[in-house]
Amino acid sequence: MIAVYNMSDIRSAPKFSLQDEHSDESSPLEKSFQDKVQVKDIPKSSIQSETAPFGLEDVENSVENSHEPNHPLPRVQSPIQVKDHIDPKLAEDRYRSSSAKNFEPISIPNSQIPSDDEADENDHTSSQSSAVFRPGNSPLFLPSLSRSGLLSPSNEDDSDENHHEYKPSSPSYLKVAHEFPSSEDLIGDPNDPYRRTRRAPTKSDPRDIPSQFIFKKPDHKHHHHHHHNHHNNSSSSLSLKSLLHSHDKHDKHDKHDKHDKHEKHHSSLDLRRFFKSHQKSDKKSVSKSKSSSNIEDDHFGLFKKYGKFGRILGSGAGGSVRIMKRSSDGKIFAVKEFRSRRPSESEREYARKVTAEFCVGSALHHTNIIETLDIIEENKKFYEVMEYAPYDMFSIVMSGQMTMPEIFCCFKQLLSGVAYLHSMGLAHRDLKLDNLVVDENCNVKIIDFGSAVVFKYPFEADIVEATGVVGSDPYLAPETLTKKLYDPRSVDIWSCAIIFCCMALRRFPWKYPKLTDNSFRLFCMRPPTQGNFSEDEALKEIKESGLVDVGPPTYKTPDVQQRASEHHAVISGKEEVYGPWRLLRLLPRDTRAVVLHMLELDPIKRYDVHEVFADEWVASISMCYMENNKVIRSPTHLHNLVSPEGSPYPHVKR
Ligand SMILES: Nc1ncnc2c1ncn2[C@@H]1O[C@H](COP(=O)(O)OP(=O)(O)OP(=O)(O)O)[C@@H](O)[C@H]1O
Repeated sequence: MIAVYNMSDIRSAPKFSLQDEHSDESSPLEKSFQDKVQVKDIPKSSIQSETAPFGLEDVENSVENSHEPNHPLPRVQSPIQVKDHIDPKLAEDRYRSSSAKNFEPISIPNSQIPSDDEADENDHTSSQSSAVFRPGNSPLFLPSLSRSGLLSPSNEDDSDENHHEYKPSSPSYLKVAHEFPSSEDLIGDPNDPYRRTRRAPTKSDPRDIPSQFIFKKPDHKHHHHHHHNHHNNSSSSLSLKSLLHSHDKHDKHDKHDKHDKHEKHHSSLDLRRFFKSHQKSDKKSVSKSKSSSNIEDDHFGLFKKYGKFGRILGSGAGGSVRIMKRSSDGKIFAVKEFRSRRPSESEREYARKVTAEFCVGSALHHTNIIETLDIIEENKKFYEVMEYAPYDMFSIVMSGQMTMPEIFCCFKQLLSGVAYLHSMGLAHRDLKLDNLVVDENCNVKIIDFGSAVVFKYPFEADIVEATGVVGSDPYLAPETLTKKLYDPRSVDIWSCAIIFCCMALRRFPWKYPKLTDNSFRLFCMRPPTQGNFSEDEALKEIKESGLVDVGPPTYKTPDVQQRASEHHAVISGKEEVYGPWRLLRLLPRDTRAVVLHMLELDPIKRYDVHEVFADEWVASISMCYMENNKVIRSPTHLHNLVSPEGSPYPHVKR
């Protein structure tokens, strides 16, 4: 049975137009903001990737900037040299010999892309839609969004009329493709006898280790002192490579962790389940007076350096994150206290896991990735000090105030972060709204590298596949459930598309990527074409493809009576939409091609990040970005910055 949700709240949403927002007369707030930041006036037709604010220059800038004495963020000694990973010169050379330059305009077969006629056929609401697509505004919409994974058959909010501003202009993806050295571009010599795959496996039995390599374990006192005073080197005893080489093992635990999390949350399947419970956290922080003074006694070094702990920002499987205000200059940081060691874990194993998360974080320097500043070990607990971003994507989306150009900007910023991450040989694997925070300059930042994996080591040609069901149900790519080993990059791309759908629709497309999930099953099935349609056959086909998890046989094939039109069939008297069009019809027309390719069931055929950037619509998105420590604001939109519940940061529009 398909649940039907009342969409009246979407349809009665107040109308906004681009003129309202971008009339010549700026609001006082807008004016004062424009005074502060430089707004580059880019002609709309040429909003292209010439201004694409990522790539090598940006990597260089961010690395360079972070060395500047006046850089707002103190520089940490990173255990990885960024340049080890991205040597611009090398990357450029690699690029020249890579396939990136051979990008051709991507043409989507007509059979896969809904025609305009089809869109119009479903565009019952166009007369009510406005220049800016606003998917629901009433707070009443909140619960229906929280009913995850269910698309209403009546949701025919086709927003074709809504974004004529963003008709893609001439393709300039070549430059985009050029700007990112693919991690595959950084290939080593295929005949290198020392390649990972050719090396003998490392001996794991301690008895096999030659005596000259056996060192005395430092006593705890010494160890503590070491971390206390030289925290920047605190992870030096565990080299990043050795830490990250352990990712297979780490994954298994991850899987375990995440399974725990799944179990824990199974009772409610709404969007909120992936949201950190701030209310609960606030209660904790109310009773902080005693506990926090104890903490202060215990964590003298941390406090001396960074000041006092404030309220809890959120907590999850990995630990809890608190605000910390530096007494010297009032600067605010976010400090993650890692979960305590499990009885089943050895101290070394625990240290390895937390330091791996820190190492990944501290190796990354990009506008769209949270800056990790420090790790401090005190009283056997680890604290990761990060830059603080006061707004969060979940609250922003839930506020219902996002305009389409704003959503597009956030999506492209997310993709820029992911492109950078992938260019560094890392994949996140837990991309979701809850893991995106936003700073005062409207920069979207990816957080939480607790599930990240290295898929490529510098100068190694091979891709290291990942394992384990890691991530959050609605954002999971189907192959994580069907394949033991999968390419973690494809998983990130899938999650980005789900995030985009969540932003645009304010609901999940489905709860879980399994055939037992009604919405997902209908999305997966080949749509009816000319001739008869049999749901049984369509189901059989998708089951045989092995691409999706079939789940227990709880599903009873409904009685399919007749084919109504393309993509539609009448099931038990009710007209139903089959195939990807089910989801795509709800999205703005220009966005459909890339979303379709990002939600390709077969990870081999799914777009990679370069192909995503090569999409005409993605290339045409006008995005806010940083250049030489200055915000370059897109002239096409403002950002509604909404801070999480309980935060003293007010809601602002910039
Ligand atoms: N740098 C930051 N700035 C602002 N808020 C942050 C920051 N880092 C984390 N948070 C908040 O704290 C929450 C928990 O952080 P994080 O996701 O890193 O923890 P976790 O325990 O690993 O969570 P998960 O269960 O998702 O793995 C986030 O959802 C976010 O709301």
